[in-house]
Formats: sequence, structure tokens, C-alpha cells
Amino acid sequence: MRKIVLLGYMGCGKSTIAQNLSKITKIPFLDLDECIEKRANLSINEIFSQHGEVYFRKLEHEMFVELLNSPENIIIGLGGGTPCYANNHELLKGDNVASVYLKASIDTLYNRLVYNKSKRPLIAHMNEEEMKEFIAKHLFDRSYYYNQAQHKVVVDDRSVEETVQDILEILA
Ligand SMILES: Nc1ncnc2c1ncn2[C@@H]1O[C@H](COP(=O)(O)OP(=O)(O)O)[C@@H](O)[C@H]1O
Ligand SMILES: O=C(O)C1=C[C@@H](OP(=O)(O)O)[C@@H](O)[C@H](O)C1
Ligand SMILES: [Mg+2]
Repeated sequence: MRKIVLLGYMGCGKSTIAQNLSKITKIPFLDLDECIEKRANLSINEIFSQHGEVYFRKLEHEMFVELLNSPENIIIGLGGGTPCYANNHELLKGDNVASVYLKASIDTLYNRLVYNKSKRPLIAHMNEEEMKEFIAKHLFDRSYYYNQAQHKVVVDDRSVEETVQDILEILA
């Protein structure tokens, strides 16, 4: 069964867009981070602080494989790091997978994350200057993996509705 997989850096809108794409298409959506939180019965912050990032990446990989193997059509919003670990980017190439990179500029990401960092353990402790530098470097490091997606949608200066329409056109 078909999986529509949204990927991209923290704050690019994966969770928001997956939910809104689901409303329009009536295809159910799952947010990978939420699935991990339910499975672990801990928040993402708690998983990082109590068990560490390596443990999180293991859970993330297992849950991603599980969702891809489920028998339903689903929209999956990944975590920002998902394609960058455990060869998860190879899983984006499956026959039943339509992967979409929501591509955002450093400025867009910074503006969306600066007041929304508390639930994101990788940046929660950073001040504004540190965050800007971190996003720039980290996005550069991760772009190789994000660019493995089959499709790319630029999200800068686009409303949620416009991005949903852009995805629908690409997948039509
Ligand atoms: N045009 C837009 N598209 C998507 N998200 C937007 C947009 N404009 C503002 N936002 C906000 O940016 C944040 C994106 O966060 P989220 O959907 O959690 O991203 P991700 O899951 O990729 O980290 C949300 O707070 C959302 O309300
Ligand atoms: O980029 C990352 O490595 C992460 C992104 C987060 O998801 P969002 O991209 O939805 O914030 C979440 O999976 C975790 O905090 C790690
Ligand atoms: Mg998210």
C-alpha cells in the first residue's frame, strides 16, 4: 500500500503539512515522533535525556520500518533526522513510497524554530546566535540525505494550504 512520506529539516512543516494533507486527501496521517512517544511512553525530550540520542535513533528506525510495512495507505511525517540515520534514506526508494522533501531556507527555519525549540532537544538549549549557526551547518550536512527524496517542494513564503496544493500537484 502507498506511503506518502514528508521529510526535511526541523521546522520545515512536516507535522503541520502531513495533518493538512490528510484532511484534504482523507488519507490518514501518522507523525513518526508521535508514534515513537506513544511506543516509549515518553516525550521526545525524555527519550533524549533518559536514554540518549542513539537509543532514539534505534526506536525511530524500528518505527519507520513498521509504518512502511503497515498494510494501509498513509501519510507519514518524519522527524528531521530520520533520513540521516540507519540507512533510512534507502527506505525512501521503495516502490510503494512517494517521498517529498519540504525544502526551507535557513531564514525560514530559524524564524519558525526560534520560538518553537523547547520540544526539540537538539536546539532547546541554544541561544539565538548559536541556533542560526547550528541550523546553517546542520542543514548543509543533512542536505545529501534530504535530496534523496523523489520530489522536492520549496516551502519558503508559502502558506500551509499552498504547500498542500503543491504536493497534490506533484503527486497527481
Ligand atoms: N506555511 C507554513 N507551513 C508549515 N508550517 C508553518 C507555516 N507557517 C508557519 N508554520 C509553523 O511552523 C511550524 C512548523 O512546525 P512543524 O509542523 O512541527 O514542523 P516539523 O514537523 O517539520 O518540525 C509550526 O509551528 C507551524 O504552525
Ligand atoms: O532533526 C532531528 O534530528 C529531530 C527532529 C525532531 O522532529 P521534527 O523535525 O518534527 O522537529 C525529532 O525527531 C527529534 O527532536 C530529532
Ligand atoms: Mg514534526
